[in-house]
Amino acid sequence: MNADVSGQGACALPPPVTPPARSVTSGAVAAPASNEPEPVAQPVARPAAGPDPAPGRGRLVVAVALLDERRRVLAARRREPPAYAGMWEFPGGKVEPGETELDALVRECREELDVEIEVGPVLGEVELARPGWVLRVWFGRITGRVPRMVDHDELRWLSVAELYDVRWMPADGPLVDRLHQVLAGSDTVGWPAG
Ligand SMILES: Nc1nc2c([nH]c(=O)n2[C@H]2C[C@H](O)[C@@H](COP(=O)(O)OP(=O)(O)OP(=O)(O)O)O2)c(=O)[nH]1
Repeated sequence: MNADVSGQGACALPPPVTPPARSVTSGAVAAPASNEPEPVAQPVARPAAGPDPAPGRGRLVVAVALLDERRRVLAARRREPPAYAGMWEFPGGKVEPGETELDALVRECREELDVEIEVGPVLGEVELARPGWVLRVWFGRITGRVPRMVDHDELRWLSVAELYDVRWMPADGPLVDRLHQVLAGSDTVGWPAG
């Protein structure tokens, strides 16, 4: 793990929000200028995950762009399944039956990073390669403990200039683009401040 993953952020967050019904932002924003190859949404091998508990009805995956007081985002490198190993993601996971989205987000951060979080506005959502699966990502910040690697094999706090330095999960491209717009201050979203 990188030594610098404390992330005890001082970002002021608005109260937790209820996510919009369905606002797929995939591909809805312009890509920022970058010398790095842009992550492009493309078909990916289906991961060797467990069975979908609601076959044919899709699945919601929730994740969080955790920001620190320097407006860096915490990226986590997957170590499994093999098709995704080495790719970077926003911490999170599948919403379990009977669980609210935000409860799932808090649980996943405890399980994957051993941290407590505060959840802010929705960053956006994209459709995943698996039919009916959606990834919804919020802004958030760490309110308790220091991230440690439980599920991942590397954690990095990425500045806006470093956002494209890692190979994100293919579906995450539009979300990373939108995050870049927000952090670079060229987006109209009024959060995070500063
Ligand atoms: N957490 C997260 N998942 C992502 C991102 N991008 C992306 O395509 N995914 C996909 C990969 C997986 O198909 C799915 C999340 O599955 P997962 O295996 O991480 O979920 P989980 O933590 O509930 O895992 P498990 O308990 O079932 O093992 O969403 C991302 O940025 N963050």
